[in-house]
Amino acid sequence: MTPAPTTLTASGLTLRYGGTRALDDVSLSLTRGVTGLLGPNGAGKTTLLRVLATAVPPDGGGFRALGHDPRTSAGRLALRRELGYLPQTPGFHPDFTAFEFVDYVAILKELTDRGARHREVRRVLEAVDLSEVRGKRIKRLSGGMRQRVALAAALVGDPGFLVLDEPTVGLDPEQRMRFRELVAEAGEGRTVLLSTHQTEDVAMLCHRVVVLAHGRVRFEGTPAELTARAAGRVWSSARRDPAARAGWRTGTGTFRNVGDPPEGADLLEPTLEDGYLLTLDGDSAAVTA
Ligand SMILES: Nc1ncnc2c1ncn2[C@@H]1O[C@H](COP(=O)(O)OP(=O)(O)OP(=O)(O)O)[C@@H](O)[C@H]1O
Repeated sequence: MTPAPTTLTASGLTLRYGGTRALDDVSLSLTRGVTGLLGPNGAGKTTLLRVLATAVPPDGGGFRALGHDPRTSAGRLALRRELGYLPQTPGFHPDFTAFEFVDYVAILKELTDRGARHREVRRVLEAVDLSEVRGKRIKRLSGGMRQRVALAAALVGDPGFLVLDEPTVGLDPEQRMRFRELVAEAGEGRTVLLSTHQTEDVAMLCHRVVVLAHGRVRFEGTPAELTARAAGRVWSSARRDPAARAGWRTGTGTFRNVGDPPEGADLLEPTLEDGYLLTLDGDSAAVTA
């Protein structure tokens, strides 16, 4: 199989907030499909997404996306025209209806012809399954529906590059499943970068994953490769194993440990979460639920 063409290449991205290095020499590449961005709180995920969405310029380094270099004003404009961005806290006006909000975003995206714009708004609301509630005020919608309104807004104009910042936060399992399906659909033929705290989101819908910690890339590869990092390094024990890098009590009362197993340990099949925890190793507090 020929490798998918690269649609975004970032090199040496650096961004400081005062003394904090939110991004520290970040280099990565993306292809079409959904790439997951995992990392603990404060890892720099939102900062990276804001840089790639051209909301804030980096202090150092640069990137090209869909053939555009946002360091030039022409490149920035061209990229913004092909970009859909779902920020961590979408700035809804709660009194807007779903239709009015998406229409407003469509106006900002330069869809000036009213008829064509309204057709586009109906199309994206249909794509996220919200046609029936398009006349409802956003404040009356559930959290899952609001996230879908935000996704619809990001989809206006059929962007080639979609940046989604923790869109599954606060959704119940059913809403999360539905949202994942929509993101998977959106990832067909598009470059999607999805930041999330849920390793399950990555396992279920991403073809690539990037792990960020302390503003640095700790892993870039496929979910299977991240899982494989934990092969032979996950074991079960009756008590918390002090040798484990991380360990937590499972529903059956036994402990699941990751790290370097002792001789004769009862090894378990690794999951993507195990690989993720081992990749962070020391960058985040051990899980001790
Ligand atoms: N506007 C800001 N001013 C000062 N420091 C900031 C600002 N935004 C982010 N930071 C700091 O930069 C670092 C990276 O933050 P960022 O929000 O990008 O992380 P994150 O991975 O998205 O975290 P979370 O998962 O909690 O949303 C953190 O140390 C954060 O405190």
